[in-house]
Amino acid sequence: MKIIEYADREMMAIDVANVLAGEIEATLLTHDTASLAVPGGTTPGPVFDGLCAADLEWDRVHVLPTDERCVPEDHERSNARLIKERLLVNRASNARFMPLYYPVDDPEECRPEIQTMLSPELPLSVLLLGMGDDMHTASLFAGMPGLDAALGDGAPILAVARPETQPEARITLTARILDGAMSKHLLIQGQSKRDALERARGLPPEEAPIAAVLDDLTVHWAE
Ligand SMILES: O=C(O)[C@H](O)[C@@H](O)[C@H](O)[C@H](O)COP(=O)(O)O
Repeated sequence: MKIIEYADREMMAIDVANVLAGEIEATLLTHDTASLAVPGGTTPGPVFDGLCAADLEWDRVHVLPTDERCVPEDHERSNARLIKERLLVNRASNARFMPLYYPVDDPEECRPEIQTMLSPELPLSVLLLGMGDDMHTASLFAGMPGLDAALGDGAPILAVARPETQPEARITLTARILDGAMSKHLLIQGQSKRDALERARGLPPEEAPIAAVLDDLTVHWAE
């Protein structure tokens, strides 16, 4: 794991957008398409604002969430909504979006179909993760039902998550998919998340899910 510290959050957003754009461009030199998985939440927006303007062959880029809240796409908590509003605009509007969730009663209903759609995108070309103060990443939360299966080497591509701390069910890429990405980045800001990351380095993934993806991870951090 490598940690890059930035003077401020604005500099971090600009630099991370450039790094991701460079890695996508490099992927497209040797592959027909590139897959980019990005988090939801409140941190990545400024990175999306920079990345969406990158001069790339976006029509060859497939963008997906690392996880999705099981809410309609027009809901304020939808990651698809965030990604479409902040990333898939400007030049990046030509990218293909790959949703993890369709509005069905039980997210398990759409999981097989979405896994089939995602399979050709693996391994992920470029992954950007977020992390909570509780050391969760994507929607892999310590203590959630089914976490062990979602952390396992034999895990499916997707898992339905029902974390007690969250207001809605989630669909998440599993640890093996996240960890298997060709390039892995974590975007965190604030001292509490920096402290949480240090704690996670000494804990098993069952207690700190971010620990499942620390190998070869580049951490981008600003106060
Ligand atoms: O759907 C989500 O919420 C994200 O994928 C999640 O894993 C997020 O990255 C962390 O919860 C950090 O969220 P903040 O950036 O809001 O702190």
